[in-house]
Amino acid sequence: MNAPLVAFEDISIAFDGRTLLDQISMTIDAGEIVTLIGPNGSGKSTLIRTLLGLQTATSGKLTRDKNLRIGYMPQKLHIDSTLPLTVKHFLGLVRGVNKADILPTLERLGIAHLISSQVHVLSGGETQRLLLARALLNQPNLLVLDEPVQGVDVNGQIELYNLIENIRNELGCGVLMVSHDLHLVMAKTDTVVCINQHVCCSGSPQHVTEHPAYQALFGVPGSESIAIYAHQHDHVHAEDGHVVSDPQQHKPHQHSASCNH
Ligand SMILES: Nc1ncnc2c1ncn2[C@@H]1O[C@H](COP(=O)(O)OP(=O)(O)OP(=O)(O)O)[C@@H](O)[C@H]1O
Repeated sequence: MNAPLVAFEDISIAFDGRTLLDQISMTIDAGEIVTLIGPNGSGKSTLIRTLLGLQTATSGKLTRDKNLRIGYMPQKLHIDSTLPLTVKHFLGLVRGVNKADILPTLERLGIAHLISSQVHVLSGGETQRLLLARALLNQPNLLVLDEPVQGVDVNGQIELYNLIENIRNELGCGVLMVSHDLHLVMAKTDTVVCINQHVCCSGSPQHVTEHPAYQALFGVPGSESIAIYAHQHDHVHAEDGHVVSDPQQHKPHQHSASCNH
C-alpha cells in the first residue's frame, strides 16, 4: 500500500496556554476526498494552515510526501475592487504558471467565457470556480479547499461538488476540504473527520453521522427540517390538490388573477 500524501500524528497547537488543536491524527491518501467538519472555532483553518506550513505545531509530527504539490483554494478572494484585473491576468500571476494552461483550465471549470472579465464583477459561484482554477494551475497532487462552496446557492453547490469529484477522478489527486455544509458534501466524500480541537470521530460519512460525538455537535441526521431530495414529478395535482393518477385526463391548471393559492 502506498504511503499517504500527508500524515498528521498527534499534532497539538497551543497559544498562551490555550489549546487550539489537541493531538490530531489523520491521513490523506492519493485519490481520497477527506472532508473536515467542526463547529466555528474548532480549529479547521488552523489545521489547514499547519498543513500549508503557515503554522508551526507545538508538538506532534506532520509527514508530507516528498513529491507533494498542494493546490490551495482559500475561503475568500481578497482583491481591491478598484484594481483593474482580468481573470486571465489574475491566473497569470500564479507562480511558475504555464500560460498555455490557463484557457484549458477555465474550460474544464466551465468559465472560459469569463477569461477577459474583471475579477471583481464575478458572481459568488464564478469566483469559487476561479479560485479552484488557480489551485489547479499548480498541477497539484493534493487540493486543499477551504469552504469551496461558500456564497454559492444549493444548485451551484451540487455542481461544484460534482466538479471537485470529477477533478479527483481525472487527476487522481487527494482532496482535503473544509465544509460547514453537512448534507451535500457527505455524498462526495470518502472520509469525514469531525474535529472540535481534538478528533471527535472520523470514518465514512455513514459512520460519522451515526456517531454520538457527531450527533452531539450537529444533531441527529434526518431530524432536520430541510431534506434534499430529487422529486420526480410524474403526476398531476387536481384543483383541490389531490393527485390525479392519469395526467393525460387533466390539462395543466392556468394561473389567473383570481387564483388564491
Ligand atoms: N495565531 C493565532 N493566535 C491565537 N489564536 C488563534 C490563532 N489562530 C487561530 N486562533 C484561535 O484558534 C481557534 C480556532 O480557529 P480556526 O480559525 O482554526 O477555527 P475554524 O474551525 O476554522 O473556525 P470557523 O469555522 O469559524 O472558520 C479560534 O478560537 C481562534 O481565535
